[in-house]
Amino acid sequence: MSQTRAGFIAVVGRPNVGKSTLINALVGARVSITTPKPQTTRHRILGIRTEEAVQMIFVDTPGIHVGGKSAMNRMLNQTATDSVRDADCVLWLVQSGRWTDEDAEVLERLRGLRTPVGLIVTKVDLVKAKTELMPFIAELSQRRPVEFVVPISATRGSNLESLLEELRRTLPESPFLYETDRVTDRGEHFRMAEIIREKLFMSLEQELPYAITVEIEADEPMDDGRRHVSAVIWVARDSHKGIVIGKKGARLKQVGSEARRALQAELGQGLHLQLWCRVKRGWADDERALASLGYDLPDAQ
Ligand SMILES: Nc1nc2c(ncn2[C@@H]2O[C@H](COP(=O)(O)OP(=O)(O)OP(=O)(O)O)[C@@H](O)[C@H]2O)c(=O)[nH]1
Repeated sequence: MSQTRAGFIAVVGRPNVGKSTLINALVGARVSITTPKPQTTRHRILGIRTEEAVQMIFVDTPGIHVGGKSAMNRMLNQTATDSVRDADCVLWLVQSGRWTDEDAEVLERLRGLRTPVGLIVTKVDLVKAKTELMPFIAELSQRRPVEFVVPISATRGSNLESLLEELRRTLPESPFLYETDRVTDRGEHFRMAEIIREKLFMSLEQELPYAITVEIEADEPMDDGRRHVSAVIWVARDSHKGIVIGKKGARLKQVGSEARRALQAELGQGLHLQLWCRVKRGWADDERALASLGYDLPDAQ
């Protein structure tokens, strides 16, 4: 019998570099929300891709945030560091032609790591002169030795097969670690809450995005075959509540109808969605409040 391979692949990179988009493209399902705003990924999410002989388990890490002092930022950084340490392979994402202080901070976290690291140069579709890519890649490879380099565009699907080929070679021989039909380890309510959060983030302009979280409070079958879902949007301040609700409730209404459509498409079922906005004061600074909302907390403080 031929041997199977399986393992954990940590996807690291600064906020907005394209981690969630890449995982969703490789897994072929929306396991992680993507928005143009940084810091949308808060949880350690597994996206699972099972092929005939290889199971790839992607760990979508929160972007590593420089200089963050709140409990929220410490938690995000610790989660990212743990994911890297426990992985069989690390994908280090850097956006084409763009090296920032945050990328330097991510690189710092990879220093001394024995796990094989592959450099993934993202968003190559944004680079007009492709000749500029080679010197950029050469410069990055000098900053850290890597096992392989793959330039990709996750939105266009370019070069993803080359990346998969590298992963098939890199992962260790192992039995599969999850059932073959699983695409994520997260439950349905988590994914539903993420879709609502995504619609809300898209609707808010520059305002407050990351002091918000969404919790599914009720989910019941209705007589007409639809599902009744009630979700709470938690904010940290009274003033934030006004922003989320909008003038005469306009924003909440718009977010509600967009989220309902997206959820119906995802679940393949009719839905009656009710959204509430409530205040939990200072929750981004309060570790107990974070834990009560289901966030992973660092092992040691
Ligand atoms: N043009 C282009 N845009 C991309 C590509 N990949 C991702 N993006 C866009 O970049 C933005 C950020 O992508 P995400 O996948 O959410 O980034 P992330 O690294 O997971 O971000 P955090 O959750 O903040 O850590 C989104 O608007 C994506 O559509 C790509 O290959 N090409």
